[in-house]
Amino acid sequence: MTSKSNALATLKSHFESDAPKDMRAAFSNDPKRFEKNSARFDDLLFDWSKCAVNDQTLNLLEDLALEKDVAAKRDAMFSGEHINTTEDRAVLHTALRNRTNLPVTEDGEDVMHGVNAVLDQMGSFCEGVRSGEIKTANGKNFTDIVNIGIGGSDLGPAMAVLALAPYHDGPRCHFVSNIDGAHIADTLKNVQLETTLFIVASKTFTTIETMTNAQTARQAVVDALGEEAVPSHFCAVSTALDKVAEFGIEADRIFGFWDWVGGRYSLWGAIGLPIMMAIGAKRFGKFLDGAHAMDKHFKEAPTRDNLPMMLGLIGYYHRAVCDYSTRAVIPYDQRLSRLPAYLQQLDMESNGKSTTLDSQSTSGPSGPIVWGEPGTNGQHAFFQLLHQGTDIIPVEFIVAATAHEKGMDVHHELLLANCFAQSEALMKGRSLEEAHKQLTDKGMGKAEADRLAPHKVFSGNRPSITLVYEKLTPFALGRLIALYEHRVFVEAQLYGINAFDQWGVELGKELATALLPVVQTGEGTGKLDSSTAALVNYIRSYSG
Ligand SMILES: O=P(O)(O)OC[C@H]1O[C@](O)(CO)[C@@H](O)[C@@H]1O
Repeated sequence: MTSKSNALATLKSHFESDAPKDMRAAFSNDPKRFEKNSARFDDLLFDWSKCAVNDQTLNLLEDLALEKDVAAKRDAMFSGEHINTTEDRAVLHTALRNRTNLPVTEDGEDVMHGVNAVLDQMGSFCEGVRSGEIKTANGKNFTDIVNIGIGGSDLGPAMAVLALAPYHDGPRCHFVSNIDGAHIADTLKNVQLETTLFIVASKTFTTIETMTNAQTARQAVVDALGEEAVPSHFCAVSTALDKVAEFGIEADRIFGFWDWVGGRYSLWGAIGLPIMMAIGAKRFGKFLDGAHAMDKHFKEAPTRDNLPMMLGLIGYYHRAVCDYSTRAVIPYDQRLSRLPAYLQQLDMESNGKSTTLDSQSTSGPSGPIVWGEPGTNGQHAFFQLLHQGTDIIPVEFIVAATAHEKGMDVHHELLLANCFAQSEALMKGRSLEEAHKQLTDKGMGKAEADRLAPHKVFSGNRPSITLVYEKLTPFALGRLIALYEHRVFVEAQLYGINAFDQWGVELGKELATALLPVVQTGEGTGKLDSSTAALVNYIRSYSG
């Protein structure tokens, strides 16, 4: 094993000298390259063979994982240790999907009693609403659900409800997050208040966006249906049960969770209420089963076969060793179109840090910028830069082997062909000679081919990984999200940071609170920097 201080340096010099430079050659020299550089967990295949790694790279990465004690830290997380050291909290979102029901203890107490009680409460409520047993204030069935939340109280459920559209047989679901009044106003225009249930989702129940939108929705209900309709049309999800009660929501309509569930890891419990409303309690159970299966795999599989470990190690390699500052996540699945936004919070709010666990500055980079859009749409937008731009951006392709749509095979065949072709093109590229020959073969004169060919060169050797699963079922989605959660965890251990706090969101919130009266009255601009003062004065010149 590499000595402690040298692991990263060794990896860096390996990257410079011994790692594959020519991926076409790497494939043609080793017929087993795919077998050696891929892993499967049931129907979920992870192919990293198009990344510039070889056996030695993987050995060094495995050494690094050992050196950083990733396995021990993983076990500490699952066993309820307070690994979120800056907030002195356990990190137990995995207990929300602990389908074995074996005890999970946090500070000596088995959390599974509470977890199961909330899950049962969610099940009864959702099935009541879905069946029509639970009625509106006027005795009608609910047709629409509006989830009011932001960040982790919005992105996960919104992403999952869209992803699982083929299983959606409950009320229509809408999501309001932005403080911009346009969001709630446009949503309220699209629903009948008389048959709409609002879910106010906020871990802290203090988030200004959510509280403001909730008050606006409440007022709309009061105006349309009367104060007495509020208890029938509102429910809440929070860890701050006292604050929810102050808002006027009935105790049996409050769904709790705990401070050991981070906001961006919370869709497995009460924050998942809209998902359960949409697809029902049974299928929500399958979603949890999928995540639980990934938890078990993460805990038990040896590193080389362990999908979260390998995804984390490859991700770290690209960021910290190769110095690629972003990664693109491209689901070839329209229903996963909110996955990149969801992963942005999961990954960047977790690993976008520059202070280590022992309160020192990180010595190198930490988490990358995560971005993406679904394929094939992205191909007609930013793929130009992925193929020929000056930055190398590792791409993560995500695709299902089979589609839900019947009688539309050609769509899925084209989707798959495009997905695989993109990773092939990124890896293979096209040399100057090949570009030149293509042009002259078409009858172009040499001088014109000399001029045009350089524009048609693709450097190739651009890394991508591909994740393929049979079909986007609730189980497969749960498993995929848990894979990404654990990948973020693995990378955090390699960077030596705490993935579970988010102090970086605080300063902007504090300054917004201080600026609100200045924006409202125009008084106090003298204490601001000249840019902020001028911006305030400018907008005030337009207000009545
Ligand atoms: O659920 P809450 O407490 O309203 O917080 C919403 C989001 O705000 C954040 O705290 C960031 O501002 C996220 O971590 C969280 O998911």
